[in-house]
Amino acid sequence: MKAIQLYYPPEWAHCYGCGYLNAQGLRIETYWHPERGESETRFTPKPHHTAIPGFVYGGLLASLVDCHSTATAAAAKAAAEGVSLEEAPLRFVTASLKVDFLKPTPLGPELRLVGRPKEVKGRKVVVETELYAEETLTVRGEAVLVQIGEGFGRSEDAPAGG
Ligand SMILES: CCCCCCCCCCCCCCCC(=O)SCCNC(=O)CCNC(=O)[C@H](O)C(C)(C)COP(=O)(O)OP(=O)(O)OC[C@H]1O[C@@H](n2cnc3c(N)ncnc32)[C@H](O)[C@@H]1OP(=O)(O)O
Repeated sequence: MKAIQLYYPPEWAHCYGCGYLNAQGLRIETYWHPERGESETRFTPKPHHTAIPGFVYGGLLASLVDCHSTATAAAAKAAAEGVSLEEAPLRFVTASLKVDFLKPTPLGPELRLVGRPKEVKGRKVVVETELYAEETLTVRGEAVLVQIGEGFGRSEDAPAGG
């Protein structure tokens, strides 16, 4: 199975969290499971991702939820439209991101994020994400993602510095 991020065209593959062209980035890989209607990302934080010794920095967890959600949105939209990402590379940016830190997330174990599309409507997809450390649910997120088109970020659409 090919990761959703690997379908992104190169000009949209520089993101710190999920861009395969960002050597300093997290380069997460998300997989879509059509039979479950869910996505999954696995990531093992490094020691420098510490918040307090033994626990993962919340900003990193938010980044994982963020980029996992954009990939989930692309897969969910493709599924809803009955197209493959191969033929229709879809890219979403985050309009809104809510993250609840339910419990401290231990540093060490591989983390598993599970995403479920809650709404797919026009250019907008709402994704719910659960993040597990081993079997413990430690973070829950909800994101609103909006599909961008060719040329986004090359005009006045782009935020300053974006
Ligand atoms: C981005 C950098 C440029 C670089 C260019 C290269 C691109 C390479 C790809 C990079 C991918 C990175 C992926 C990683 C994740 C990020 O880190 S992305 C970076 C952080 N996000 C941003 O910078 C986005 C900044 N915001 C924007 O550009 C615009 O506000 C947006 C998000 C494109 C939306 O604007 P718009 O296209 O005018 O959309 P609009 O028609 O107003 O709304 C569409 C729908 O979304 C809803 N919506 C819009 N905003 C919100 C909101 N805040 N809350 C709730 N709902 C909302 C609307 O209500 C509407 O819903 P419906 O009425 O259809 O139900």
